[in-house]
Amino acid sequence: MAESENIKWHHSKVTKEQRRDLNNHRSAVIWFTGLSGSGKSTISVELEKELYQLGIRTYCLDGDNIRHGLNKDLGFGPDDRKENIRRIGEVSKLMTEAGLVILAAFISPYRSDRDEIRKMMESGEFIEVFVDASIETCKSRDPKGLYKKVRAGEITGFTGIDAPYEVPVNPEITVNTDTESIEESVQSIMSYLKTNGFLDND
Ligand SMILES: Nc1ncnc2c1ncn2[C@@H]1O[C@H](COP(=O)(O)OS(=O)(=O)O)[C@@H](OP(=O)(O)O)[C@H]1O
Ligand SMILES: Nc1ncnc2c1ncn2[C@@H]1O[C@H](COP(=O)(O)OP(=O)(O)O)[C@@H](O)[C@H]1O
Repeated sequence: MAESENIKWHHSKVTKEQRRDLNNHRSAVIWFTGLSGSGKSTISVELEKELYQLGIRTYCLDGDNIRHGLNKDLGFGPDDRKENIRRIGEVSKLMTEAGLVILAAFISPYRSDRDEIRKMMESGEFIEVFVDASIETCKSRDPKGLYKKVRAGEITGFTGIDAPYEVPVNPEITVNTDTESIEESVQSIMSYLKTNGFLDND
């Protein structure tokens, strides 16, 4: 018997649309993907500050934070990374139903895992942001000293070194942090959000 056979969906009397109306803005997940050190966390934190100042209700989900709690049972093998992203996708969907703009910053190295989340969401609700930076740039930034540990042989299976990263094929937005400043990347995402009616709460 399928596990879900004895489980019934309960419908709320308040809809996603009503929650959005109350907030006065659309909800969605802005999904940052890229190598470790590419700038996902830095850009998402700056973007959230800017959105907050415009009265947009937001929440940041970040790899390191989620792996301290919800996903602390998961490691970095392919299956665990897949499960990590699946759970975050479900959480992002719930929070989008709640009417929020989610900023999710995860390496999310597998294209199929990211595409699964896109499929779960309604059209326009999944905004994939490819945070593009060369592995050389990421190594030289090394904000957490992890690339140094990889060189010392203390970490294996590290994304971009001896574990894969699959570049997005058709992301809504690409920011190149080799060449752009943090502010330029934030403004390019803001510009997408403005053009697509996410900031229409005035
Ligand atoms: N082996 C290996 N490969 C990649 N990253 C590693 C690894 N081990 C630890 N870390 C640290 O974990 C952070 C990535 O977690 P994520 O949940 O975003 O990873 S994933 O999406 O499941 O691939 C990542 O954070 P960011 O640097 O912010 O990307 C690293 O700090
Ligand atoms: N143009 C840029 N965009 C984003 N981060 C930058 C940029 N230039 C330098 N950095 C620095 O690179 C590091 C990126 O680290 P982080 O945001 O933690 O990356 P990730 O979350 O992708 O692992 C930070 O120390 C940040 O200050």
